[in-house]
Amino acid sequence: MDGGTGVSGNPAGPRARCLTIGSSDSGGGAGIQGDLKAFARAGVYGASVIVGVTAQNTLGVTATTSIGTGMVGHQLKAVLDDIGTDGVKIGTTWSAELIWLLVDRLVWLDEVPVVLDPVMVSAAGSALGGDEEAVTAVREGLLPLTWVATPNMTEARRLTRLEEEKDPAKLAEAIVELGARAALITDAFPGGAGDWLFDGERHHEITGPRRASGCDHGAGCAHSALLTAFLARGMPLTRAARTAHATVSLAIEHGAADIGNGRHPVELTAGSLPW
Ligand SMILES: Nc1ncnc2c1ncn2[C@@H]1O[C@H](COP(=O)(O)OP(=O)(O)OP(=O)(O)O)[C@@H](O)[C@H]1O
Ligand SMILES: Cc1ncc(CO)c(N)n1
Repeated sequence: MDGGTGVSGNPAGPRARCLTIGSSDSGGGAGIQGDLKAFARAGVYGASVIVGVTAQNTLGVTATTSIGTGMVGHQLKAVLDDIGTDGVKIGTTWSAELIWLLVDRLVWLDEVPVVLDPVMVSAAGSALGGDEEAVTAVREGLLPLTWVATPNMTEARRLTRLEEEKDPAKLAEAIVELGARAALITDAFPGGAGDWLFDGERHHEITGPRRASGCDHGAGCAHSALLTAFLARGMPLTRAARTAHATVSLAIEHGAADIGNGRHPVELTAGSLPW
């Protein structure tokens, strides 16, 4: 019973656990740090596997390094052997070698939602991985394991190699054709705000007001982490996608305008979540 909320997780039962696989943002707004804040806000336990480190603030990224695949493998084993997970979010995927390691490990997860937010550039425009070999590995290895891919329009064009495509519906269908169960294209409406969801059968437009607070650093990370947490808690996909957008939209509107001198971070404290 979900008490009419559409959420089947038992509030008195064991807490849902989510794992984020991504990179550190020293500024605390995006990446692993943003994901863990979003997990906490959504009421799930958060674990993390760090695959890279960025020197970053609200103005941009000044240096990056990736973590060796051996250490990534140790982290995955440590989390999965003991804590386990009810949802996985994948963010920055630096190299083909790292991606194939993730495929090798995640293929054994049984019926656990996997959300892929294929980060290639930050909100401030800095490059965060994603060379051609890595894009091929995402297409051939990760997308077939993915429940929901959440690229923005630019990332969707790169993933599908439909560089001129402007229609989010076509891009979403192409991503599902590549193997993902569903595609949720973020910020899909020029001039408006909202996302385009193709659930594998039907298209859904998720729209809302466009916020102009200047606080959107970490919006994409918060969005995909919330989506992962909602799915881990048993929320149906369309409702999870709508709730994630609405929550992030408020987090932009009521963002951390006092933090940093560039694109300020989102602040996930506003609004109420459905539990
Ligand atoms: N100005 C805005 N007003 C309202 N909602 C927004 C705005 N910008 C983005 N969003 C919403 O925020 C969520 C994240 O989308 P976005 O496209 O910013 O992710 P992204 O490009 O992956 O971000 P990032 O660069 O942080 O990874 C989506 O639900 C999107 O609709
Ligand atoms: C580490 C990291 N991951 C993801 C993003 C996406 O915004 C970012 N800016 N930094």
